[in-house]
Amino acid sequence: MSQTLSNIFVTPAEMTSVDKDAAHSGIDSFSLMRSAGTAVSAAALRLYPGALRFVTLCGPGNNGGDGYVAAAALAESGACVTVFALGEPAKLKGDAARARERCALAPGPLDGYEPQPGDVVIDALFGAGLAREVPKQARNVIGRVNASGVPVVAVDLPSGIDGRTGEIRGASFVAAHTVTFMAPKPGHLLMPGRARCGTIEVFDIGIPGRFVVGRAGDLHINTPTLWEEHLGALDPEAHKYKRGHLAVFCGGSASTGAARLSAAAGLRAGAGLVTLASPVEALATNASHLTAVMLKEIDGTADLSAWLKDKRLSTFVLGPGFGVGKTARDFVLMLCDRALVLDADGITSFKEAEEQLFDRIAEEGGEVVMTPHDGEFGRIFPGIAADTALSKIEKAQAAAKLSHSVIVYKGPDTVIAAPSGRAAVNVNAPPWLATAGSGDVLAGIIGAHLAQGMPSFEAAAAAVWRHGEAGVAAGRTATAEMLIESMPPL
Ligand SMILES: NC(=O)C1=CN([C@@H]2O[C@H](COP(=O)(O)OP(=O)(O)OC[C@H]3O[C@@H](n4cnc5c(N)ncnc54)[C@H](OP(=O)(O)O)[C@@H]3O)[C@@H](O)[C@H]2O)[C@@H](O)CC1
Ligand SMILES: [K+]
Repeated sequence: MSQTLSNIFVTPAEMTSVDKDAAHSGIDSFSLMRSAGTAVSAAALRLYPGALRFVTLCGPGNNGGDGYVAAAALAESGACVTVFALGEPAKLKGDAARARERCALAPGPLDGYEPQPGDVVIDALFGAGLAREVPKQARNVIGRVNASGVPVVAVDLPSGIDGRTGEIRGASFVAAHTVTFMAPKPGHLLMPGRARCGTIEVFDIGIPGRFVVGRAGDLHINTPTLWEEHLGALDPEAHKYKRGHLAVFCGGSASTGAARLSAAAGLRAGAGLVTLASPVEALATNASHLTAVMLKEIDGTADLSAWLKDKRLSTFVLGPGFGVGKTARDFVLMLCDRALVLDADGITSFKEAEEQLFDRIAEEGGEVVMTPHDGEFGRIFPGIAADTALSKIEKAQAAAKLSHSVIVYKGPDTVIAAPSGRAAVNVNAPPWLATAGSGDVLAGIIGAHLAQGMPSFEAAAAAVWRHGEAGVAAGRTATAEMLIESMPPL
């Protein structure tokens, strides 16, 4: 896929390199700051025409510099503007010092700001350069502003949000709107940062796109642009055998619903044939519930081994309602040469036996997609989960590399990562998607895409997106069955 600015995002470190490239090419960095600050003032004027006063809070770096530009532009528009500064404004350097000199408003000390009704805060304390927990003075003003409910327009990021991880460094503003520059950063997409940005505006301050694309890693927002070139595999006109055969494993008679949800989702998502592989004890229950999905008795490794002689059986889902234990491990280790979605109990079964699984995937070379939520991620990747320095994206990338599989690290900010380091963050999932059985449905959709021949990263990313769209279409009262019914065609 060709890289375009429309769906990539960059880390703060990559953005610093972009800035340097722009400077080396002769672009004047102060003109970039002027564009940035002017865009912020324009957004504030557009969003808050009735503001009684714009209060600009300026920090000690270039984020503060943007704030001084914005304050001057707001004052020029005739608005009432007050500036408060963190630290000694006389100590500002470079472009920020220049912006401060060109702003006729004298800043007061940050401590002096008490929010008033009618205020709109322009938050320019810290942006990409936040390097540690916010200082006490900033924490206090953040607390007062958040408690007052006055709207906040954040420059680049709500101050206190770590641009690399989305974590809150001590305290952060809760912005109504965030204006960032050239491309979003992980902090805009990962929770809890995402929930504190409000609406996000990505403003082009005039750095040529080639510099951004040139420094961008393989990080993407999960939109159809990322995978639509592989949709040819999902031709609804194709013969049912051509559209692939998906097999979903079912557990014991007490927990058959989860696997049936996966199977139904797989059929709806376009798999040509779907078979539920069931132990003897659950056959009768399953038979009484299934119509279009076929049923096959698989009661142990001997049955499975005989079935797998049919190499047309290419794609499997194992985990939903399967039960944790040796049977799951034995089955999974036999499936590592196929396309396999490993979910729920299938993942948990490898707690403290994960190396055996990862080695087998490496040896057999199958296309494995694992779909852990936080708890499951911690069970199978304990070392990575415990590393608090890593962002959710970095954790998913490390897990994909270690396990030789595609990782779908689920949550409100699901991350999809491949062993190559390619990663995508999903942004279309409504909060109510976290309903019982929702994960089973997702596993089935991924399985259907794999069965139809999509490569594993794209199959998973497209499934996560489609699952989110199904959630939006199903509405707030969505059940897992409604998600299946509401799933849009691709
Ligand atoms: N191309 C672009 O995108 C453009 C970006 N632009 C803008 O530049 C912004 C990035 O600027 P930046 O690098 O100067 O970082 P910024 O966020 O101002 O903070 C650094 C300052 O804060 C300090 N500091 C840090 N943490 C601290 C803490 N916890 N507690 C106390 N102090 C702390 C740190 O001090 P130090 O760590 O060095 O001691 C330093 O003084 C970016 O967000 C965007 O708004 C535009 O102007 C145009 C082009
Ligand atoms: K900020």
